[in-house]
Amino acid sequence: MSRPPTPENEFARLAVLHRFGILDTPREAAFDALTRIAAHICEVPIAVINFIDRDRQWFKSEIGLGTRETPLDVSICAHAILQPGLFVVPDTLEDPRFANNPLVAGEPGLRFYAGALLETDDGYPLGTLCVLDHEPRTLTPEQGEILEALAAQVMLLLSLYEHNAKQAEMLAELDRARHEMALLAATDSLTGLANRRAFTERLDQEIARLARSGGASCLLMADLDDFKPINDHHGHQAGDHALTVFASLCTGVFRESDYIARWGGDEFMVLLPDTDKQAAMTGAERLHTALASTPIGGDAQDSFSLGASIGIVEFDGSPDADTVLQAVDETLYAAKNDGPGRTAVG
Ligand SMILES: Nc1nc2c(ncn2[C@@H]2O[C@H](COP(=O)(O)OP(=O)(O)OP(=O)(O)O)[C@@H](O)[C@H]2O)c(=O)[nH]1
Repeated sequence: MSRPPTPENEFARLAVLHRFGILDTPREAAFDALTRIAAHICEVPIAVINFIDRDRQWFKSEIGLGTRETPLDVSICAHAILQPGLFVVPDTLEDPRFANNPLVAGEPGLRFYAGALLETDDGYPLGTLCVLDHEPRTLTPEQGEILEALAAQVMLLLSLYEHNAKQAEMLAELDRARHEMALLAATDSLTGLANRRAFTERLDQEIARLARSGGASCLLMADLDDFKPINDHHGHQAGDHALTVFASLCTGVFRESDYIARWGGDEFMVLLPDTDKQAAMTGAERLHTALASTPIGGDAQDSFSLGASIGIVEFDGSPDADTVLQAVDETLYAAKNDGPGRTAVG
């Protein structure tokens, strides 16, 4: 017994087979129904939907064999896919290609074989729908025709399978794109922080949460001091860089549970859930310290540091978001009036 001859265009054939994504998938009732019908119509104990892979034959469905794959060198189907039409071996022991096959000579003693091609529309034979018996025999012409018709049904199922897989892939892609778009719509493109729209939504949610659960949270608004001269003296790019550094300092200074956003220009907001004024002031102090110890820019000559004025207000679940925002804006204004680097609490 030797390895079956390799089909023409084997490389392309295998590529087509693998593209269907059918190999190593679980058993499915729709395929099992077709093997059952094939066995019943052909009056045999064994029926298999078989795909010829590189080094093995793999069974999507089988009745009467009790295995899902065998090596290629014992495959009768590997011979069946080398020729067009129905491949019938009335007595395998009489055929020199199969007489020494261990599945013929030994268990399970396969003596009869008939296989209908599973062929793609563009002519690639992927495997067979085959029926087998432990006794030598043959098929009636009608049984042969029905076996081939059932093989065509397997191919239809396979196309449907491929179509569904493609559709699922497209839906997943759409979902990813939708997710990305939602993220983009809520993100400030320069700093990667949440933007004004997303922050306002989050603030609304926080007020609603406090109205339900009670307690208080803080809103902190920071405005960079003398930012315009940075743009004027070091250039707009250096200004952009400074805004990005400020954003990452905020991310480092505040808690994971705090929500940081770029409000616009050189203004930033931080929502500190379940936090009182005292704790919010500690956060503000940490930010002032981080700013003072972080030089921005390239070489020493061109280097500068950032400062910020900060306003803090505490709120519960009773006011609306506009009222809280107006209050923090007024508090920030008071801090600005006190001079740079100050924190005011409303
Ligand atoms: N590089 C850069 N600059 C920006 C951006 N958005 C706003 N700005 C600049 O930020 C500056 C804000 O100016 P002001 O509101 O006067 O703030 P300031 O100079 O910090 O003044 P004070 O707040 O009073 O200390 C303006 O020069 C804007 O052009 C941006 O995305 N990138």
